[in-house]
Amino acid sequence: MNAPAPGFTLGPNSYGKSGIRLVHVDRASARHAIRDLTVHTALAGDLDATHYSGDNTGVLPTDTQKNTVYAFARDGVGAIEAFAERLARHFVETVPAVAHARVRIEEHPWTRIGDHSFARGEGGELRTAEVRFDGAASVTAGVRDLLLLNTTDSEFSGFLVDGYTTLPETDDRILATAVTAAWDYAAAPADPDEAFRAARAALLDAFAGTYSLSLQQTLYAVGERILKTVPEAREVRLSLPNRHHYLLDLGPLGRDNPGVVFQAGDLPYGLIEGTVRREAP
Ligand SMILES: O=c1[nH]c(=O)c2[nH]c(=O)[nH]c2[nH]1
Repeated sequence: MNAPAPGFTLGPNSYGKSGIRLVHVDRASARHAIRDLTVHTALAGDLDATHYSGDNTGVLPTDTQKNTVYAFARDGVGAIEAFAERLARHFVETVPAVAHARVRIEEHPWTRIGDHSFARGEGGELRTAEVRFDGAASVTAGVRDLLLLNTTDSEFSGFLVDGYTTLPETDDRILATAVTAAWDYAAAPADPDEAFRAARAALLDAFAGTYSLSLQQTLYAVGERILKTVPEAREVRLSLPNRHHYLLDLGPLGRDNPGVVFQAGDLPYGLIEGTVRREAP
């Protein structure tokens, strides 16, 4: 292996296959089931040789990583958290140079419309999982782009006003967002599908049921509700874009507008992000 030139060294690195599209059909009965996943692998470890001198002895090709995903799927997928863990464990336990593997999966939902027919949901919501394995597994579950909207029970007032402030206070607005949430498990739940369902239901319930004085307050309420509902979850990270809806002045058109006609905004948008943690007892 070539040595790096004096004064330079390789920093953190990983390599893997991104965007592995996998569709699995369960034909165990005439009522087929479908799973539609995008899988991303990333391996790290003692990979100095390939970086310094192109010695690929220890490199498991990303093409092989992709093949491994498809081969493992032949035996069934199961909960995406468990599938990701099987893969991550396999790479660390069978590839000598690899000490750490990260496998991320996004699941694209299909709704059943017949025994072998499905319709893709519209909102673009994805279920997500990420497993990092280095001898022990850390498991994160979540959702991305879950579109939520409340038509009332949302205010925003009392904020800091300076010479640049033009935003009027409001005591009734639309609150809309596209939720990205990820929660880390301190201990793997016995049934990851059930834990996911419970967390998602808690998220929806907290969003719908919170009288919101700010999206920040809603963020905290959602995170806390997930932690209260799913005992194995220890930390929830939330990213909530504020999908502004502007109440239009219809006065020039000779009409009133008591919270009926809105313009859905695009860019720019507020981005409210935060973490809610369970405190050590
Ligand atoms: O819920 C909100 N939080 C903010 O910080 C903010 N800022 C803003 O312009 N509108 C809103 N709404």
